[in-house]
Amino acid sequence: MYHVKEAFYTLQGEGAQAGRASVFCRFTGCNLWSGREVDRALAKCTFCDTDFIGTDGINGGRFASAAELAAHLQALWPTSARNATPYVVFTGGEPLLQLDKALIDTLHDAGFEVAVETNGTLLPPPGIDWLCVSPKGRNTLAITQGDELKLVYPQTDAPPEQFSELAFTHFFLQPMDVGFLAQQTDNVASTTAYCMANPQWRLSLQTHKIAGFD
Ligand SMILES: C[S@@+](CC[C@H](N)C(=O)[O-])C[C@H]1O[C@@H](n2cnc3c(N)ncnc32)[C@H](O)[C@@H]1O
Ligand SMILES: Nc1nc2[nH]cc(C(=O)O)c2c(=O)[nH]1
Ligand code: SF4
Ligand SMILES: [Mg+2]
Repeated sequence: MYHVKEAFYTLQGEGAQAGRASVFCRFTGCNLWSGREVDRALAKCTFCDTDFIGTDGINGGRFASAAELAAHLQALWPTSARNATPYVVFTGGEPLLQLDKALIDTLHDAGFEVAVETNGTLLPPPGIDWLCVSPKGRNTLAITQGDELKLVYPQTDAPPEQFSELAFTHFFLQPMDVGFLAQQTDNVASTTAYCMANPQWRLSLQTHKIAGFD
């Protein structure tokens, strides 16, 4: 059984694929936080910007098989976009708690490319076309290679220098969103300064929040 918080058609807002039309599938649950505000301060990941509890979001639900969930996601790719390669982004919560080879294979059979946004603490199933790893504090990485490493910045326990030798194609720093403007301005400024001093790293802004498309 797959548990999905929400699923929707949008543009990828972040990283090297920013601007690309995508079906987002947000799985329920995470291994680094319960998702409850009362648990946030003591969680293994404390700055999450996402509600991933339950299956009550738009197009959310429980899906008994890979075929059922794949058909649900396929229906969100518009027929008007049939000349482009359909693209699905699995996120969460932590998608590697639920994403499996059967679901990836079924989506490939339907013509999709499959992308994943993960905290990197769990091993991925085979067949992922675009793997984005976003390390969290002291939590040990199980994945040390992939397409992009997208680090939320700044994190006291996870400085960029700790990841710069890993085998990723792209390295991004994404300013931490803490929900109030003055701090956001500071985080964007410090991230910009780090990228200018260390050009291996590029700035990733959360463009969906700026443009308001989800
Ligand atoms: C909500 S997470 C879900 C996927 C996975 N659990 C992970 O952490 O990568 C999706 C993306 O949002 C980023 N993110 C989460 N909270 C953020 C925040 N407060 N500011 C900026 N990016 C954030 C994560 O680092 C990750 O790249
Ligand atoms: N548009 C949009 N792009 C995103 N890229 C990563 C996201 C995520 O929450 O995983 C996200 C998201 O929530 N919305
Ligand atoms: S690991 Fe990802 S989903 Fe889990 S709490 Fe952190 S940012 Fe949120
Ligand atoms: Mg998000």
